[in-house]
Amino acid sequence: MHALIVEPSPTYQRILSRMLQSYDFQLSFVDSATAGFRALTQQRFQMICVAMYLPDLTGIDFCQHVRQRDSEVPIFIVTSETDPELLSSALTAGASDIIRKDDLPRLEESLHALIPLGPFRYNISGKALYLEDSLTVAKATDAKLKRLGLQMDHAFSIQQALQLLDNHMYELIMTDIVLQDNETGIEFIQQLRADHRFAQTPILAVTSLESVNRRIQALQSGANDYISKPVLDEELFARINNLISATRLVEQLTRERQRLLELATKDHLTGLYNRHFLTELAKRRFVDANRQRSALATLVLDVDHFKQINDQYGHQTGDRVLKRIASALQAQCSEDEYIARFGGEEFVVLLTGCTLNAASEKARQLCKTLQQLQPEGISTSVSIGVTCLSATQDEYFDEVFARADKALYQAKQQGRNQVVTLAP
Ligand SMILES: Nc1nc2c(ncn2[C@@H]2O[C@H](COP(=O)(O)OP(=O)(O)OP(=O)(O)O)[C@@H](O)[C@H]2O)c(=O)[nH]1
Repeated sequence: MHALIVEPSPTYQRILSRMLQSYDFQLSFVDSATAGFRALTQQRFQMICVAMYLPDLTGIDFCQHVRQRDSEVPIFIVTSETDPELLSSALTAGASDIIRKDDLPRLEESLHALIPLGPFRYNISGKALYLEDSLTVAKATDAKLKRLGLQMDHAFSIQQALQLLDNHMYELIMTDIVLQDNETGIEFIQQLRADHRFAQTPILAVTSLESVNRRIQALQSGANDYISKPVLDEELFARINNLISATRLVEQLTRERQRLLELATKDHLTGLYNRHFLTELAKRRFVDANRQRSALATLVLDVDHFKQINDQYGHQTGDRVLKRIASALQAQCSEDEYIARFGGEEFVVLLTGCTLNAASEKARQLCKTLQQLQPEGISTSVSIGVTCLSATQDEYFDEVFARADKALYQAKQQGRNQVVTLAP
């Protein structure tokens, strides 16, 4: 794209040049209206900036002359002038906007609003896949998408499209509906939507204007939007921009939700579940286990003499020891064995469907593993209290936890580095 700067001041020429360099403009500088008119006869410009006072004409006159030949090109008058009457006559003469010299960043805002195309208007990048059996249409679309900031891969058939999808990430999938060899875009959309990898990828169906049924079918099959042929550039760009922006927003919200969920359920130091999460989960598991009379065991595990580790090696080393113990615990437990850091150097493991004997055995293994661990080269051990839900009467987490805690206390009393099991 080309921009013409009609500005007699070399200083402002430099300022504007710096401002516009991040845009995809080739800049031409002239210092008079006459030179500006000459440039306009030699080259088509997509944007003009003109100063209010030129050696030969005013910016307003310049604007008026240009408008006689070109009603489209955005013209910005860049001036320190504040006289409202003069500014208003500049707009009447056809200026798209007036940019005060002490508020030049406004030029960027105006550019975003006025220039119909370009990466600064649509903040899009990445790749699109287009399933289209006509090479001519595909090539024309490729050129359009490039202007929008998207690279396009082209597939002639569903099979070819699926192969590309196996090997590349796409921000957008476009498909023609009527394809060669009795294939249809509808089938392609259905296949995409049946594959969880493409569940969130926006799909734009390209249909012929008259085929209302096909458009409906495309949407029902999972296309997010459609565009009718002959495709209007601005409509295509706006639809693609909407699809990609909406998808990015959903992705952003999903990430944010995940982050909030982590914050609410995980212990920040170890990444294990936190006390609140495990307590809430345990409440539900105990209700279920009572109802089904199924086994449910609880382990309470405490690092021995942890205060000494802190005192001797410092709090930060203490933290690393806790992290190391936490990851060793995680490595020893399956996904449905829930481990939480209950506070300080105390951990709780909830073992659903686990009998007292099995839980004791598990605790002994953990005790042994953690004794051998030597986190940060420091000899550590743990004491573990074990109990389980009564097989004959309803019990709730608080009661069972208190019994496991009592068992832990006994383990500490009996010399630490051991497991004590208390039956209900
Ligand atoms: N580094 C570190 N230390 C912690 C953290 N939370 C609690 N502690 C420390 O853990 C220590 C627990 O000490 P105590 O409750 O006296 O227990 P202990 O020294 O492990 O002794 P026993 O449990 O009787 O074997 C205290 O010094 C706490 O400051 C933490 O997040 N990081």
